[in-house]
Amino acid sequence: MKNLTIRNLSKTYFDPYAGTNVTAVHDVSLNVGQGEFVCIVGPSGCGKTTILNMIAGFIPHTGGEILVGGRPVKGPGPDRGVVFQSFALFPWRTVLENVAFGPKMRGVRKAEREKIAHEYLALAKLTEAAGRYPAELSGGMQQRVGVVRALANEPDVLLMDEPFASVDAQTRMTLQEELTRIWQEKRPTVIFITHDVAEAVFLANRVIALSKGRVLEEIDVDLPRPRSWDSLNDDARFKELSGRVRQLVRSA
Ligand SMILES: Nc1ncnc2c1ncn2[C@@H]1O[C@H](COP(=O)(O)OP(=O)(O)OP(=O)(O)O)[C@@H](O)[C@H]1O
Repeated sequence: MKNLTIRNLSKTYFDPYAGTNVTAVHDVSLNVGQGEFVCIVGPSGCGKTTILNMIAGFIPHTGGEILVGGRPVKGPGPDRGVVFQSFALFPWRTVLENVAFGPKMRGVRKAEREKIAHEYLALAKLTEAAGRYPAELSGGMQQRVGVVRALANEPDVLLMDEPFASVDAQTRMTLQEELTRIWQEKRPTVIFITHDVAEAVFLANRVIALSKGRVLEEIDVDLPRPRSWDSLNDDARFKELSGRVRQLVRSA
């Protein structure tokens, strides 16, 4: 796992309908240390997905630089794993094969990659589902597979774009608790995008509040871990931090 450095990042799109340029990201700088969990939060259209897609190397940036472990990002690569809102699993592969896919692409031999996949599936309490196909799983389970599939590839940075947005509220809370537990165990470097303030504060070590493509403020989240909704729901510090972030986002 390596650190991520973003310096003066910007992105301008050409809007063919208006015939003008739209600056979606302005001069964003960010340092994410190895093993940190950073959430980027902000209202719809503030540039969250654009930032994530540039870090992933899916779209080029128009200004500034992105470095992973000191190396500039020039396109997608296995050093960055991505988890999307839509689960994007391979429907024709079993859960085990989905999770073993990354190691397979890295040339890891079958017995070894299946061992890795079983370890990650156990971490996400998915051992029983190893032989099933994605269509045979609930949405929450599919998203759990998506998360461990990305982790099994052991990326330097794990990029998550509203991964829990399409599951019901109860499942979402369970997934959030599980993600914090898995993160504590494996300590990947995570950039997690969301517009849900409580989710951001619950998960992160640091929350970046974004508005109109600019960083408004960075808020350190000093809540103890492990985190659970039962203990944080009525926690004064959780409420205080969420209130602060909510205020920033609303003023955005
Ligand atoms: N391919 C594109 N072409 C032109 N403009 C775009 C393109 N993609 C995004 N934009 C514009 O860039 C801005 C930021 O969009 P982006 O999707 O990054 O925001 P977001 O914060 O992720 O929003 P949401 O939470 O709704 O997904 C918006 O004004 C959007 O309309």
